[in-house]
Amino acid sequence: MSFTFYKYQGTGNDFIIVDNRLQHFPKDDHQGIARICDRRFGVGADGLILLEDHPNLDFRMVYYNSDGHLSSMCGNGGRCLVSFARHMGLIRDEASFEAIDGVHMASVEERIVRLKMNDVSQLREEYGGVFLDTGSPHLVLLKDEVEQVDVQSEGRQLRNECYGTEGANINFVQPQSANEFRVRTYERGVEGETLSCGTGVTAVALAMHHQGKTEEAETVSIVTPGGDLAVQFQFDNGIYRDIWLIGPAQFVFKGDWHA
Ligand SMILES: N[C@@H](CCC[C@H](N)C(=O)O)C(=O)O
Repeated sequence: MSFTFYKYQGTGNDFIIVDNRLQHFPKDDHQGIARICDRRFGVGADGLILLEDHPNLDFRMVYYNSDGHLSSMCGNGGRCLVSFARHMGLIRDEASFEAIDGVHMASVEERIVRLKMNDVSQLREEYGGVFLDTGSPHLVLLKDEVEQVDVQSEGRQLRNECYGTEGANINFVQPQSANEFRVRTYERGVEGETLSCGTGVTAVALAMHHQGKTEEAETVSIVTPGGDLAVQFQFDNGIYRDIWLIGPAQFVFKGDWHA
C-alpha cells in the first residue's frame, strides 16, 4: 500500500488522515492500518481517518482505531478532519459531513474547531458511574484524585469485565469547580490511555449535569492531559440537545507511506 498521509492532533489525540476521494485506500487491510498507527513500526497515531466524497454533504468520515478496525464516532478526529478539509480547500469556515453516527455540522475559526454532536437521551447509572453514548460508548466515573488513577489497569479491567468483547471507553473525572473538570480516558481500540478523547469529554459534561455537578446552557471546561476542551449543551425535556465540542485541531506533518 502506498499513499500520502497527513498527521493531525486535537489536544494530543493524534490521527493519520488520508484523502480517499479516489477510493485507492485498502480499507480491509486491518493489519496494515494497525501497522501505520503503530508508534514503533509505523507513523504512530491513536487512529486513522479517511476523507471520502459524499453526494450531498461536504465529505464523509471513515474512522479506524489504532488496532486497525473500524469504530464508532471520534470527536477529536472529526475536529481534525474538518481542519484537514479546510486545508484541502473543500470547505471554508463551515462544514457538514457524515460519520458513522450520522450528520455533523462544524465551524472553524483559526485553530479552533466547533463540532456539533448528536442529541443524547439515554444515560444510565452502572458500575459506580454513568454510561452514555455520545457517538461512542462511555462510562464516566468520579474520582477524588484523577492524577492518582492507574488508567491503564483500571480502565482495561472495566472495559473488558463490564463491557465484554464490544467494550466501552472509560473516563475518570475530577471536578475542579461547577464548570471545570479534569478528565483522563482509557480508549477501547487503542487499549490504553490517550491524551484526550472528544466523545469522552462530551460524555463527561453530560454525565456531570446528570449528576447535578454542573448546570445546563453553560460552557463546561474540560482539562485533559493533552490540553483544554469545552462542551456546550442544552437540556430540554430530558434530552441533551445542541451539543458542541470545541477545541484546537492542528496539522503536524505530511508524509508518504510505502509498505
Ligand atoms: N478518540 C475518540 C474516540 C475514538 C473511538 C473510541 N476509541 C471507540 O472505539 O469507541 C474521540 O475523540 O472521540
